[in-house]
Amino acid sequence: MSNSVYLGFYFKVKPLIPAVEILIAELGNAGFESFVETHEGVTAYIQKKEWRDDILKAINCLKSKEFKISYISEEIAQTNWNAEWEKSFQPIVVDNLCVVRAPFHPKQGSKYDIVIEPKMSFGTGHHETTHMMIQHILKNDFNGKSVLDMGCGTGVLAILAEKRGASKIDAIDIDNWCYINSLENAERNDCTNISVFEGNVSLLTNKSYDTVIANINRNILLQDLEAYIHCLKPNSELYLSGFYKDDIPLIKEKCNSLGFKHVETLEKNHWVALKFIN
Ligand SMILES: C[S@@+](CC[C@H](N)C(=O)[O-])C[C@H]1O[C@@H](n2cnc3c(N)ncnc32)[C@H](O)[C@@H]1O
Repeated sequence: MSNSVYLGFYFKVKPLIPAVEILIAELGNAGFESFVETHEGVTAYIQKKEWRDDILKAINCLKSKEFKISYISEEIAQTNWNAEWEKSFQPIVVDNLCVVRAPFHPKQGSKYDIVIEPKMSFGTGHHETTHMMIQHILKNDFNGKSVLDMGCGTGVLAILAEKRGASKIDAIDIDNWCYINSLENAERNDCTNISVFEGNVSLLTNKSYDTVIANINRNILLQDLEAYIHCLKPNSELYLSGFYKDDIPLIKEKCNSLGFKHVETLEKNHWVALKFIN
């Protein structure tokens, strides 16, 4: 397991809505990778090796007169993070069909039971975008499909895709922690159809899929959509999340220009998860 050291930033935010959501989006684009919303604001984590002194200067909402945002930061040892997570993590139930739980939670007898030890990876089902992507996977046909899970995080979506019948899944993440964590979680859930890779779109040459799922963020999606769509077959499906309702026109325009039509939107707390087909 990686020995990455993280920096934790404890933001106090007023008013919470909409400032927390804007702050999370901006921090996410700047390289922060995990967020825990608190009753005062949000705690955000970034790998120490990703930190630069000018990162917060680029976060516009910290300068906004509309919001009052203060913060303190500290270095987080990996072991502390795990202990924190164990204390606060509750099982997530999606549409009474799928439970995402930690190894130390008892089994609940749900149709799809997913055991995840996320450590520092995003994807416990607690975030709106993961929750909605799980909903898309639950209500669409994955049987016998070849699937790409881009930005796999903990691997939770790839694992559910296999449980829903996908025959071959490539799960890719740019982050080494996520790569290792997805490998561990795939094994923990007895998945045999998932291959995990560390990297980005450059891994997609000569690949071909029936379905692509990508929960990343607006900017990466806009940048990489062409490469995802390039490896989708005719009559395929594309599920995208990691962005806000306000970003729908941009994402739609890009997908339309690449021959994909928007057919469904799920929305939760201003976050959205869209379905496209060709
Ligand atoms: C919002 S998380 C989603 C995780 C998981 N799929 C879920 O739905 O909970 C986005 C993930 O994308 C990864 N990522 C960011 N940029 C990427 C890129 N260019 N290519 C592949 N993965 C990327 C991050 O490391 C992170 O694990």
